[in-house]
This record gives sequence, structure tokens and C-alpha cells, in this order.
Amino acid sequence: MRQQVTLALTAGEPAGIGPELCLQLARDQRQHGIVAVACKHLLQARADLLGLAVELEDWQPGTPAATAPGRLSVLHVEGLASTVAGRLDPANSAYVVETLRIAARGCLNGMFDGMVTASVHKGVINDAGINFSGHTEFLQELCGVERVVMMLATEELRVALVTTHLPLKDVAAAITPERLSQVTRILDADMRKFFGLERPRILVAGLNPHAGEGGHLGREEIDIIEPALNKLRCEGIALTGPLPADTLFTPHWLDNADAVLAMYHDQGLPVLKFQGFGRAVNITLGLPIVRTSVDHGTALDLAGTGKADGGSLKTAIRVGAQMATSAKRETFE
Ligand SMILES: NC(=O)c1ccc[n+]([C@@H]2O[C@H](COP(=O)([O-])OP(=O)(O)OC[C@H]3O[C@@H](n4cnc5c(N)ncnc54)[C@H](O)[C@@H]3O)[C@@H](O)[C@H]2O)c1
Ligand SMILES: N[C@H](C(=O)O)[C@H](O)COP(=O)(O)O
Repeated sequence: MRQQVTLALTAGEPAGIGPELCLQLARDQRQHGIVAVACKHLLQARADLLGLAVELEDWQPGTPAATAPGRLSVLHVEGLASTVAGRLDPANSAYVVETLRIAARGCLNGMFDGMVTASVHKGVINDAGINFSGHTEFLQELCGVERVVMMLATEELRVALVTTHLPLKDVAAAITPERLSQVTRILDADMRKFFGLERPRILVAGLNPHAGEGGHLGREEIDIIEPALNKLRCEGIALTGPLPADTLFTPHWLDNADAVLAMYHDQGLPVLKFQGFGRAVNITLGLPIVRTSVDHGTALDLAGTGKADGGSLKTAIRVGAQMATSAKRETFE
């Protein structure tokens, strides 16, 4: 019998905290079917290291995933070279990327209702000669869509980004009318689709200090951002901005908004992580599949200690299941 929602959970970087967070999760009763897409020897080795009594069960597509405490369904992925907690090994990188590919393809072909990702280490994947800037960009390419949007969210704040994993020196050139329009439309549409907002109210940050100070501190607001926002307003999207980013994240603005659209990674994410690190979710909008993730990285310093906090993974699973349920409802309506 097929469960209501079955999520693929990729365990991420083998040397990081991902494998143990998957095991920690399996200690409790789960509401949704969760299938760890990972090497079962890695999970067993980490369970042994931490003394976690979790029974790993081979999962067969089309069957219910384990939800009982102490049991975890696993879709085994071959190719792991080493399993030492805290020590990166480029020889593991192809395996890591393969877990993502299997989970994403499983979502595209209906085997899974969505995927939740533990963190990967972008550096070691690139060290292995694989061009990889993040799950977000990888899934955009795998799913064959032109644009996706990274959004991190807590219960109180949602922050989406116009640009993602880009060197700061390249950000200004990437803020084009076309990108701004695509990102804003995706943000508006997916907040309606997945979060039930009838007309999401979006605050848009400027790029330059003080949103350009009338052109004296940069012209991107006047030449690119304002004209693009004006066109989008004519489509019915509720936009405020461009606002100075330093004062945008204050109750005056946030109390009457549903999301913030920041121009670049470290304009928006430090605020979100200061507000809710450890309980936030990273969501990829604009994909034909549901994908959520944790708000933290591989935390190599904690791997193998059992001290990593699983709060964000729980949020990622809860939000992923909620989005998958909304997507299914839309399909059947
Ligand atoms: N979703 C993802 O795949 C993802 C997200 C962010 C960063 N990363 C990657 O992770 C790697 C390391 O990044 P970083 O060092 O900037 O960030 P990090 O989140 O791994 O670590 C930052 C600090 O937070 C702590 N921390 C992180 N997760 C924690 C948890 N669950 N419980 C308790 N403490 C926790 C760490 O111990 C460290 O002190 C990089 O390669 C980065 O690209 C991946
Ligand atoms: N920007 C994300 C964060 O800071 O949490 C992180 O790098 C993960 O990105 P992907 O989901 O694209 O791997």
C-alpha cells in the first residue's frame, strides 16, 4: 500500500552530520514515509559509532516506508569509498551526487512525493572535478527548468534570493530585468501554490547601500530594479521596494509582508539564520518536484559526536510533506 506521502531523504556528505541526523530521526515515530537514499554501510557504521540502535531495512519502491521508532527504510546507493566522520574524501563525491540524482529522478517518475536533503560539501565535490555549486543549481539543471528560486523560511520569516551561489563580484551583473522577473513570478506563484497565500506581499531589497541613495550610491535600483518591479506590479504581484536592505528587516516592514526578496546570498541569509538558525528550512521553488533541505552545512566539527541538532531536518521534513500534500491535491483537483 502506498503511504500518503513518501519522501526521499538524501544523507549528504558522508563525513558530515547528515548520516547521523537521518539516524536520530529514525529513533522516533514518524508521521510520513521516509526513505534514506544513501549507502547502508555508511549509516550502519555511524549507528555503530554512536551506539544508536536503528534497524536499517532495504526499501522496495511502491511499498510503505518504515515509520516505527528504531527502524529506517534505506534505498542503498553504491560507490562510497570511505566512512570516516569529520574527514572529507573526494573519492566519495560521485556517490554523493548520485544520491541526489536518484532521489530527484525518483520524484520525477513518481516513486517519491518529494525529496529532503541533508547537507553536502560543495568544496569537496568540486575538488573531485565535479562542477557543483549547490543542490539548487544541480536540481534546476537535472529537472531542465530555466530558473529556480532559493527560499529559506522560519515560522516568522521567509527570505528568497535573486542570485544564489555566485562570487560577490559577479552579483551586480546578474541582476537583470529578466532574472528579476522570473524569480519574482516563481516566488509569487509558489507561495500561492504551496502556502495558500492568495496574494503574497513581497518586500524587495535594493542592491546598493540605501537602495542606491537616489542614484548617488549605484544606479541598479533606478535602471533595472524599479522598472522591472513596475512591470510585475502590472501583472498583479504585490511588491514593495526596492527598499534599503539595512532597514527592511525591521517590524515596520516585516509585520505587513509574507516574504522578502533579497538580491544576493549574504544580503538575506545572515538575517534569516540570525533569526532562526537550527529551525529553518531551505526550499527550492520553481521545480517540477518538491525539494526541501536543512538550514545548516556539513558541520564537520560535530560529525560523529552525536551532538548535532536535528531541528532543521525535522522542519525540512514537515514542510516537504506539507508541500508534497499541496502538490498532490493540486494534481487531483
Ligand atoms: N544544504 C546544504 O547542502 C548546505 C547548507 C549550508 C552549507 N553547506 C556546506 O557546508 C559546508 C560547511 O559550511 P559552514 O561551515 O559554513 O556551515 P555549517 O552550518 O556546516 O557550520 C557552521 C557552524 O554551525 C554549527 N552547526 C551546523 N549545523 C549544526 C547542527 N545541526 N547542530 C549544531 N550545530 C551546527 C557547526 O558546528 C559550525 O560551528 C560548506 O561546504 C557549505 O557549502 C551545505
Ligand atoms: N545557501 C544555502 C544555505 O546557506 O543554507 C546552502 O548553501 C545550500 O544551498 P543548496 O540547497 O543549493 O545546496
